[in-house]
Amino acid sequence: MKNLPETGAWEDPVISARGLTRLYLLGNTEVVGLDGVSVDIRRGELVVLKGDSGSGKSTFLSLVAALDRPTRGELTVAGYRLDRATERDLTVFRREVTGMVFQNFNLLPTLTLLENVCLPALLAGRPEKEVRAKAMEWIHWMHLAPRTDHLPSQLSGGECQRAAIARALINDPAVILADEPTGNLDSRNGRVVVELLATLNREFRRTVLIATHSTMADPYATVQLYLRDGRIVDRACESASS
Ligand SMILES: Nc1ncnc2c1ncn2[C@@H]1O[C@H](COP(=O)(O)OP(=O)(O)OP(=O)(O)O)[C@@H](O)[C@H]1O
Repeated sequence: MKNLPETGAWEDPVISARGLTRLYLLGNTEVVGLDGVSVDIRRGELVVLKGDSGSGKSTFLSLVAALDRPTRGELTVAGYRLDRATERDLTVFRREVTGMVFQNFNLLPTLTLLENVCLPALLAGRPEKEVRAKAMEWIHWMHLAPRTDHLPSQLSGGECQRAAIARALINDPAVILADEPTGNLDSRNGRVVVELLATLNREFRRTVLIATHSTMADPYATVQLYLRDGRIVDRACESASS
């Protein structure tokens, strides 16, 4: 397992947004997803995104993950200018820079836990032997070794989410994006998942962004961003992070 840092000072923003806007067209109606967000997020932060349903948390994560494109504004993540990037650059970016964790785990049902974890690295063309060895390291780290050959249907929700985090880590991303990662878990498993993300932040120096309605991640947050109607309306920082 690789301990970041990569290039760049820790003080540099790994995510920098200026006037970041995403509008959706529903028929003739324009729906505001994100409304001119400007924010800098430094390397090594654990950012908790808060806000009511529809406030723009998932929209922001999707833009940072390059799963979606902004309508206007600037967005730079780990040196990639995403609002201007070519599709080719975005493919590399998605593979190399971010790892995404979803509320519904998004594991492929016909693949085993190990195969699910390996998949993004195999799709990136990495050698199978090396990928399997790395996947097994993360699987051990997540205490999932006895479940390696199980299908997602044979795993508990907590095990599925830990497998999904291992999959998000397989390409060594600098930024981990988690969209309501505890939403389908009971409080005990939710806490385990949040503690894993916090450990990845602290010990492995990954920048972590968590969008959530839960307060479980609050004790680990170095920054809390509050969104309303597609805008950041408040920001709280832990002095311990600086
Ligand atoms: N594909 C889409 N088409 C149209 N409108 C969308 C689309 N995706 C999001 N929106 C709208 O953009 C706004 C922000 O949605 P977003 O999903 O980012 O909110 P959220 O804060 O993540 O909400 P939740 O907490 O419920 O997940 C909402 O008004 C939503 O209805």
